[in-house]
Amino acid sequence: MAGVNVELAGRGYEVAIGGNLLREVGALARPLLRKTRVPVVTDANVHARWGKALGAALEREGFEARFLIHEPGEGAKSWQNLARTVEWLLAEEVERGDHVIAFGGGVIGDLTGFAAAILKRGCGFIQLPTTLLAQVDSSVGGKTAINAGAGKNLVGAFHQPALVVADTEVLATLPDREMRCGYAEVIKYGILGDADFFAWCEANGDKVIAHDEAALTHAVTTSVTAKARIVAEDERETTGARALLNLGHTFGHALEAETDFSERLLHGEAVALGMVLAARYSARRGLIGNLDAARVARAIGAVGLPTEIAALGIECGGEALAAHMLHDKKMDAGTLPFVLLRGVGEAFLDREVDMADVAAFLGGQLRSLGDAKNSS
Ligand SMILES: NC(=O)c1ccc[n+]([C@@H]2O[C@H](COP(=O)([O-])OP(=O)(O)OC[C@H]3O[C@@H](n4cnc5c(N)ncnc54)[C@H](O)[C@@H]3O)[C@@H](O)[C@H]2O)c1
Ligand SMILES: O=C(O)C(=O)C[C@@H](O)[C@H](O)[C@H](O)COP(=O)(O)O
Ligand SMILES: [Zn+2]
Repeated sequence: MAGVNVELAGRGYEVAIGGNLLREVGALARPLLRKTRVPVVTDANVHARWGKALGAALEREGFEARFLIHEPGEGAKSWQNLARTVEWLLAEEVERGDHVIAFGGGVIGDLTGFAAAILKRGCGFIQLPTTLLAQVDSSVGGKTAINAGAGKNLVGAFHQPALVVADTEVLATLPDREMRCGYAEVIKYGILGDADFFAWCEANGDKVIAHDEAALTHAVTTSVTAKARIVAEDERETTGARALLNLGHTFGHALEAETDFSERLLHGEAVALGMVLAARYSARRGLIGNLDAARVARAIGAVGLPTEIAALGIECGGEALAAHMLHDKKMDAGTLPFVLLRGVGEAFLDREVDMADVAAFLGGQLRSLGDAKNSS
């Protein structure tokens, strides 16, 4: 088992990473669990595949799992499900000092974490991430949220988990499409701040998606280490350091909104497209060369992630996509900072981006199956 610590004064926690950790959850979580009954929020897919295993793991240590099961998918990050979760936690008589378990992907983690943040003004929670995306990104760092009519993650709170247990064996039942989505957030750490890790991803991306144990463990551990360092430096995204984790997300969230947060485009796919767009837009601005932008697109496309928004079949133009972005949480006094690249492995926050130029760029990308040539 590998362990990464998220260093936050008085609220630091461990991310345990390894195979077969699910069966040790009762023992790992024991110091946090004060009552026999343990509330577990999950979705129907995770419950069907791994619910019994978690129930048995808790039972072995004398605990009883109590499950709340949501419908799978992004639609679960809703006001309705937030209310359902909070009312259920109240009915379960959860107190501030108790810990709720979020057992699932990023959707369940974000929803449950937000419910825990507001229940009685805040109770504890534990993340048991079951997707690659959740293990490398969403379970760490304490961003919790639901979606609102105006867009993605617009209602939420920073609320750190007390423990994260990432069992890489649980990924065995994850569909390939979801493995690729998680890989988008893995390669993100390379593109934004670690050129060596990006090169490792270029050589090993297919192994990660094929569940090669060594490659998967390296990908998860490197990603969590990078995220833990950034979160410790800028927990609430105030200095600009954490904003770099948003690479590809301003474009990506707009694409998710335009496709109605549906199965047509999953979060990881939107982020993959968003990172290609961020690289091409950086090339258009002369910050990186076309060859670097093409290298980013090639590495993302090599594992079967999408790289061309023209292929999505969305009807809107560049202005409509740019309009979604005005809801971005990074908006500041009328300007929207963008995470752009000075090099592969060197992201920065550009506060001088002209939205009309972004809209024109997106219009071009929507019209043609692009390559680096379309960036200018
Ligand atoms: N809080 C953060 O820092 C952060 C970071 C990245 C993404 N996110 C959010 O995370 C969400 C995406 O998370 P996701 O990609 O994990 O999607 P998800 O939670 O929807 O899970 C993807 C699918 O896989 C299924 N599944 C989960 N684990 C499984 C398993 N082990 N075996 C078989 N099926 C399984 C789920 O039921 C679902 O159908 C988005 O809402 C995104 O905004 C949050
Ligand atoms: O942890 C962060 O910070 C991130 O930005 C991670 C992202 O991968 C994640 O999708 C996050 O939820 C996006 O944040 P938001 O603030 O743009 O909603
Ligand atoms: Zn993300």
